[in-house]
Amino acid sequence: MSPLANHPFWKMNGAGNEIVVVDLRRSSHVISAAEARAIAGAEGSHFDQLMAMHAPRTPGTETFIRIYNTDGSEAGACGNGTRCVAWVLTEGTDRDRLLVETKAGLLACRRLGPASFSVDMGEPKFGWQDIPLAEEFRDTRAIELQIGPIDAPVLHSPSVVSMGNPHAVFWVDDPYAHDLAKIGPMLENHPIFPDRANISLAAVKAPDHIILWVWERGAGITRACGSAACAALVSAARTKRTGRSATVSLPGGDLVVEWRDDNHVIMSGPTELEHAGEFDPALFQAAA
Ligand SMILES: N[C@H](CCC[C@H](N)C(=O)O)C(=O)O
Repeated sequence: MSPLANHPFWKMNGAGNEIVVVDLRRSSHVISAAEARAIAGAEGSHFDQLMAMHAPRTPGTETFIRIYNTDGSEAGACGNGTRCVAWVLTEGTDRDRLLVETKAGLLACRRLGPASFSVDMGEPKFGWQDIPLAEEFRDTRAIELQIGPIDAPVLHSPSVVSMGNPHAVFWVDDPYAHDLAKIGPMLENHPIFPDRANISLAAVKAPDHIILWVWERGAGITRACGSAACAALVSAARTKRTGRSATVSLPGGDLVVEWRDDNHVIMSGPTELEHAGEFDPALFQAAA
């Protein structure tokens, strides 16, 4: 019988980003891609990201988190999911600070209110090998998505950055004027991104306000993506489109992102517990 059979989970969301949190700190089980897909496919435990809390690897941290996308692939970062983990670990306690670890590094979390948290998402990386890109952009139009006339690509010249995971941010007048369900997978799998990428459409409305719509690597369109919000703010500030802090409005809600002078990116936003449940053992019969 799978150790996940009847295992409790929390179904949450962070600004609408669908998150399932599982506590495996007392277990040696590592969720497989097939198990993650089975959980994502089940009613009541659908997620954009599954956050599996494992025993800590680094002194001073609370947990090592494995992050799974809907397709079973693993991600280095998930801002909205990290806030949900912080809720699980601090709810009912008087603690308001904690340190967690993901494949991309250590993340300091702070409780700002009953269901509001900030996460220090660390430092952005801009080097092409760090994102990674297949090769350095030789000209700024290295990525063009050609759907319309040959001399008028619908999207081109994204900002690219790693927030612990790869992001490309395309600047547009109105994100919702584009067919993201069609162009998202084409760009996610563009050969310039050897590890694929999270694809954002961003509109700068004011020096402190960005509208963002995200096609997530391995998960598709989501109602919010915290690391993409960080990627958008950092890219906007770097190209003088905004200042160093902004509200990022996504379909599921607002996140506030600040790129501090010490180069760390702080993302703040809500968490919501939808329900607690237990995994149906039948889910794992084929997926073991
Ligand atoms: N929703 C997450 C990001 C998931 C990124 C994932 N799709 C990847 O493969 O990098 C967030 O709030 O940051």
